[in-house]
Amino acid sequence: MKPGINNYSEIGKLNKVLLHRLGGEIEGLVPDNFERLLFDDIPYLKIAQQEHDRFAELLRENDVEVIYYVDETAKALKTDEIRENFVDDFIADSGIYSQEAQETVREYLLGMPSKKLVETAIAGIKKSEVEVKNKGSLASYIASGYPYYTDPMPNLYFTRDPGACVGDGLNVHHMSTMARRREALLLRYMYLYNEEFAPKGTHLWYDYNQEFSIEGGDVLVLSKDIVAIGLSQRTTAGGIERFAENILKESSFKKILVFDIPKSRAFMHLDTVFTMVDYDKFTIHPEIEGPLQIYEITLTSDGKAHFESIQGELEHILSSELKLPSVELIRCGGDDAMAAQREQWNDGSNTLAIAPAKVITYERNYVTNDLLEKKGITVITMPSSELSRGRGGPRCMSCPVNRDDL
Ligand SMILES: NC(=O)NCCC[C@H](N)C(=O)O
Repeated sequence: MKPGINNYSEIGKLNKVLLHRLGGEIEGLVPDNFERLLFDDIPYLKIAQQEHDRFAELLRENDVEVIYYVDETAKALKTDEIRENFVDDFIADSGIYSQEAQETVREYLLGMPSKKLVETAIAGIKKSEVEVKNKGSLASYIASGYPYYTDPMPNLYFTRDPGACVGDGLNVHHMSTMARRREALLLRYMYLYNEEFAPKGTHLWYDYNQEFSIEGGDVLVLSKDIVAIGLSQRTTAGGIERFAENILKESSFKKILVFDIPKSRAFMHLDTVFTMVDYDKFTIHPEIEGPLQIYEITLTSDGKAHFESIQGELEHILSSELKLPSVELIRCGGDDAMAAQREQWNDGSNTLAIAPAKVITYERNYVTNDLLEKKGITVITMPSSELSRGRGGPRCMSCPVNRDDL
């Protein structure tokens, strides 16, 4: 195993993965904030944690080192100065309504040991937890009915999205929605100050404060030469262009393939509708089969981005790009339209490959799982009654940090 971040494929043997075990942030979900916090339902935390623990256990049983957001961020907060900067950045991006409330939150967080500080920042800080003492402004004087000073981060268990390890570097994403913005702040501190996670010299291909949004569910490392990226509801052309310029200049990757997918919540990210399970096999949501608009980005000899439009069937484009005689697209739900819709809703095409032809999936998507097995894929299933309510599957719930090269 190579040290540090090493991620040159979607399917190489997984060695190390970053997860987040759901916590108190899930209890902050109520029907009133579903839309803003990007949920459709409330997972039952106790069972969701058990399911998540099983996910981690399956990974460990398969010789994968599991690391967690809370621990890795806490390790980064190793001096008073870093802790203070983190809390200031967190407050600045939390939209706290008054100066007095900001000071209260600052003092409250800085009074905690680092691990508790990170857990509290993720869970959200309720007004019932700590009172603003000095109510010197109208905003802090008027009691608003809103329960939080700082919102919870219930989507953090989808660790795929706030960042992406690509090659020997990392993206820290500018998230598309305020609801998820601060998740990437945790990763930024890990990158800056946790050398066990990101050893000195680790490239940064995209940073938190860059202007345009990118989310990790759209980033797929197709091969050691090609990164595929979804132009989606969450990932913008501007973000893709900056990422492409940085990575193509500073790494051994030669090409970025941009998949223009529908801009709707059902298609949220590229990995909601398309994942790689073997050298020549992919899962796919039937609705993106057929001709797809793809753009290719390469670098000219004078270091400028060059764009080209590629037309054609996805299968042909993939086989030609991967230099394979053919590739197979495995439909979520097979040919049964109702199974396809049901299993797509529960992230049936969102597989996490832990080695070539070996994937972790949700056990509830049995039609797609059977189909994958018939195609020669080893399918390891995990319980998913509660986790699936957040609208993401095993790929969304994992950020691979290190894989063996193919
Ligand atoms: N890569 C993914 O598709 N992640 C799933 C994210 C679900 C989350 N509720 C969201 O809307 O961002």
